Amino acid sequence: MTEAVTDRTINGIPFIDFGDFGDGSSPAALAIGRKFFAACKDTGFAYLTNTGMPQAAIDEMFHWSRKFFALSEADKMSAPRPKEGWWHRGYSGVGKEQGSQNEYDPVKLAALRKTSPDYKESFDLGSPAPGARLPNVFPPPHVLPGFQDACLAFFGAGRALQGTVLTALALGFENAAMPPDFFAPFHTEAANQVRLLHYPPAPLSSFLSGERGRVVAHTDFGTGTLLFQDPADTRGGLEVETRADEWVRAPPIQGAVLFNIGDLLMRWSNDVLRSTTHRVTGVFAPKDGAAADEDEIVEGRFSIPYFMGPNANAVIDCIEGCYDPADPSSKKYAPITASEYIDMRMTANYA
Ligand SMILES: O=C(O)CCC(=O)C(=O)O
Ligand SMILES: [Fe+2]
Repeated sequence: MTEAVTDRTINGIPFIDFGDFGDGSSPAALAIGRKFFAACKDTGFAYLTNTGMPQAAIDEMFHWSRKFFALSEADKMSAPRPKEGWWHRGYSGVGKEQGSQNEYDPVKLAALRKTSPDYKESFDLGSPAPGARLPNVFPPPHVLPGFQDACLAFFGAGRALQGTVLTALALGFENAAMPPDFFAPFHTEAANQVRLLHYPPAPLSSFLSGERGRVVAHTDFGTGTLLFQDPADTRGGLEVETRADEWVRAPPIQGAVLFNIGDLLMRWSNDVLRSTTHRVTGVFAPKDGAAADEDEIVEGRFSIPYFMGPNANAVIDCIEGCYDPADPSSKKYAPITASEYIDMRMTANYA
């Protein structure tokens, strides 16, 4: 590990090299934790390299994602997302708002443009443990043999990386009394969600006009997100809002996993850690500085966010060291269980 590698940034997003992290007990691991914590505090996003998660596992999941989304609509709908808004499992088709493409009333169009319907389809899965809060919804095995096993293997690989990331964060905390395994007991249920995302190709003009969008500006809800971007994707689409309210690109980087802090960890840390706003766009700067070609078809995009969440009944109360014990009013938030918080956010989202 050299300073040159760990000091690398792209558009202000730092790279954190986990190559020397090991089991987290060495001075090198402590240094990595401190750097990672600083990134999560300042930027809220970091590119993690040499994480120990095999690139082959990531490539394999993108391979299966491509296969799944290439299925017929009927086959994909053999694993339909349940109607309950909070049951994030199975397949969700390209936005229902598509019908409004044929809206010509200028007032309605203006309103629509503000909302930019998400032009994407997704497949969600979570813990396969018996009794998991949200049972998985997979297609029957004959529809895509091997898909379920591949998804669950990826779920497990991501969970291992989650362990490393949470240990690094605890090590880096400015509260020296925090044990390195502080977060572990809060995450025993693997209340995580893998989301295979596919943004289909579409004319650039439809993104420029606002008729189509990909993902509107948002923050993620949970502890944090590991975002796997497609190594074969040359254009990306993810943008991150800086402290100066500017949008910067967070392009796919071969061999790196993008991490970002979620709202629940921001609250848990009394706003010390930053849950940073981000979005996915289909509008790109023209290649080679050429004028925008509105007839151009923007290529499809695949990405895989891995949302990490605490156990449903975990009580999220301000982490020691993030407030002044002599001044109770310095604690900005009351204790809340993870499920109360997530349900509150979901309800707001669906209102
Ligand atoms: O597709 C991406 O790169 C990011 C998607 C995202 O931010 C999300 O699903 O929360
Ligand atoms: Fe997100």
